[in-house]
Amino acid sequence: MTQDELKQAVAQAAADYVAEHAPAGAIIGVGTGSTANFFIDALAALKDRYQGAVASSEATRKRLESHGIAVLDLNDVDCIPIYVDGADEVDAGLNMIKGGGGALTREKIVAAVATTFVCIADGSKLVDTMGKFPLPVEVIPMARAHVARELAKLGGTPVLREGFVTDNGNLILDVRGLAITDPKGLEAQINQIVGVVTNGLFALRPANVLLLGTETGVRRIG
Ligand SMILES: O=C[C@H](O)[C@H](O)[C@H](O)COP(=O)(O)O
Repeated sequence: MTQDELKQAVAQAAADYVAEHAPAGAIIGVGTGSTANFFIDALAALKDRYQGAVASSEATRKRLESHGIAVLDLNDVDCIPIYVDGADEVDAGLNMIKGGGGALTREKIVAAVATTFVCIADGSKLVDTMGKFPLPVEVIPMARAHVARELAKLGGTPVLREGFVTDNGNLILDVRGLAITDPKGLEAQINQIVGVVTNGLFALRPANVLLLGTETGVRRIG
């Protein structure tokens, strides 16, 4: 199977999960990226059953609207039973690195409101220890150099994502070389640096369910 076929399979499995677990009239949280895009396409078949969706990026909002799915402002929403999103890396504890597409902050906000986070990923994303994928850190522009120096003190090598501005008008530093032995501790530590909006570690709020696309079918963990 191609990687896209694996992504499509987990996206459909996530739509089936939503159909089974989210009550009619609910609002569904929707992530960002190529795997989430396949989920949006699968969710379109269920759109009459739900009130609408909350989007974790402008790209996702546009794709949802192109399918005629209503997109709500998170500030008008009390409860999101299920949030479905991809990941750049995920470990057996369902901790993740996210933000390869730069949407980490809005993703973290929607995930914070959601009751259940369903991570969808092809098998290549499951790792023993996270950190091969450079950790994205969203930074207020005027703090870029300060944050880069602080990240270097933690053992990382930050590189500015050239020509990229987040949906929030900020910059991304992609950080290689961090030892992620304590994902929760490192997530909190990086978020303490003045000028950091958030970082792409999702360990303080990990996924609840992982749907992993493999050659032998979709494997569910959690
Ligand atoms: O900012 C982007 C998101 O965190 C994505 O969920 C992540 O990068 C995975 O994307 P993809 O499904 O395209 O591999």
